[in-house]
Amino acid sequence: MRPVNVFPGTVVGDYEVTDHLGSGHWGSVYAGRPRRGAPPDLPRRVALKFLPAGRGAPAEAAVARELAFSERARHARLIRTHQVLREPDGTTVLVMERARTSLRSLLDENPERPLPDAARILRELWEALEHMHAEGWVHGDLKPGNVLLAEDGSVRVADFGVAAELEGTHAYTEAVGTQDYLPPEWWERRLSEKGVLTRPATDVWAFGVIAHEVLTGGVHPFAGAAAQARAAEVRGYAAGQVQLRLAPSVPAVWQAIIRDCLAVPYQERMEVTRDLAARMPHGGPPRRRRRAWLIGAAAALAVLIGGGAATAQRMLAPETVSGELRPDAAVPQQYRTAITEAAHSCHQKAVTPALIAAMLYAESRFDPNRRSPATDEYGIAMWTPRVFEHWAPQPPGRKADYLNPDDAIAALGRFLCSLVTTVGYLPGDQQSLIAAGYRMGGDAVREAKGVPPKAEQYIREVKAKVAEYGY
Ligand SMILES: Nc1ncnc2c1ncn2[C@@H]1O[C@H](COP(=O)(O)OP(=O)(O)OP(=O)(O)O)[C@@H](O)[C@H]1O
Repeated sequence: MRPVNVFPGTVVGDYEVTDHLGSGHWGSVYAGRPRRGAPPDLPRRVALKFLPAGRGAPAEAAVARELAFSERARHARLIRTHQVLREPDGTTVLVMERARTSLRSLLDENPERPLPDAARILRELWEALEHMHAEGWVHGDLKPGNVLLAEDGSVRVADFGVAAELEGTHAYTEAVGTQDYLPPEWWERRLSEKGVLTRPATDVWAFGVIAHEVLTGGVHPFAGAAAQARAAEVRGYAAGQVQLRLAPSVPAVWQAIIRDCLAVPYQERMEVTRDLAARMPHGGPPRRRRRAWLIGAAAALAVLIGGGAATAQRMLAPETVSGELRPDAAVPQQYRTAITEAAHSCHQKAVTPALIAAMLYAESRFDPNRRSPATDEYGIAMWTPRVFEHWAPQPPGRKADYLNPDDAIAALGRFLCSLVTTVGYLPGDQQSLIAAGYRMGGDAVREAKGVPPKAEQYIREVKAKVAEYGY
């Protein structure tokens, strides 16, 4: 689309146009400031988005959507529209808060390196999406160019030209989008008179792609020199012909999150990302570097002691990670001692504080009052009272109680410790096997000869938290 030309110095309402910031599908954006003589309480730094009239029905509809959403958008993570002006020639001008930069520019400036502050940026972006979805809207054109960063670096999602209001589970919008961020189902859509069907799952897919880019300095999760080739890979992946290969430098916890956002069936994508906010690591020292350091040190040590490839292999195995709780992990302070003691009282390497904490998260979100009478599970570790009796500790002078967090955590450690011998010999990762044994019972794991399919989602969550909580 041809940019809308507005000359510096042009006055619209109480504002004066300064520089051109960019042009998109539906209009052009300029920097602006209050004109001389304007009321003193106006925002000083604004962006003026010019949406011209008379460019045909799709453009009119886009302007209407952008307006409808902008007028209702009230959230710290969404770009704020201060005012909507209508010019005599029919042009609509949105007076918006002006951001400092966009994720697109940051990625271009930082090629092939994770963005500093990647975790925070992604958390804030997810917050914006969760809010939009909860309010009944789909963004529909999420991409780094539409993720802006305010003066203080915090995220502001912008550009609501394709935003659509949900009618139940889906919405209709314009058949425009940016190839690199479109989910596989988008390519199968047929245009109806209302437009193309879109869903919140479209934004979740785009988030997965953006997360990979932010954590790698712009590397798209699907290979291909051009957007068209990458889109073909996406379709191949959906058809089961292409495997998803994320950059190995992306930390494990993020790998799991990105995989879930890129789930092929859109229903599954929504289901597995329901608690994404809680799974996202909090800033802190970047894990990737810490792990790289650990692995590097292990490899160096292996070479020093002259053990050759086999030793290096062993040193690189998960055992090199102690599984102690990171001081900055989001594990409630009041349970840390009980968690650490429960793990240390078991001589099995697989039973680590990080695993116990991850399981408490997965079971109850650390909520000692969690109850599920339907499944007969209660408390922080969601014990079934009858089973708890078997593993309960014997605290002096009182009877152990499955609702008491200290008792529930100690019993969890004991049960896991025993599961190492009863299911830990099966092929697969020991921590996954014993966590599945706790959730489903040892028999179910032995019958399945591994993690039963029903426990897979649970295990994914536990593993993601183990990586996040532990050293
Ligand atoms: N509030 C704002 N503050 C600062 N820059 C902005 C603001 N809004 C938009 N921009 C910048 O202006 C440019 C054009 O934005 P616009 O929303 O019109 O289109 P786009 O997102 O680039 O493309 P499309 O609409 O085709 O998806 C982008 O580069 C964007 O980063």
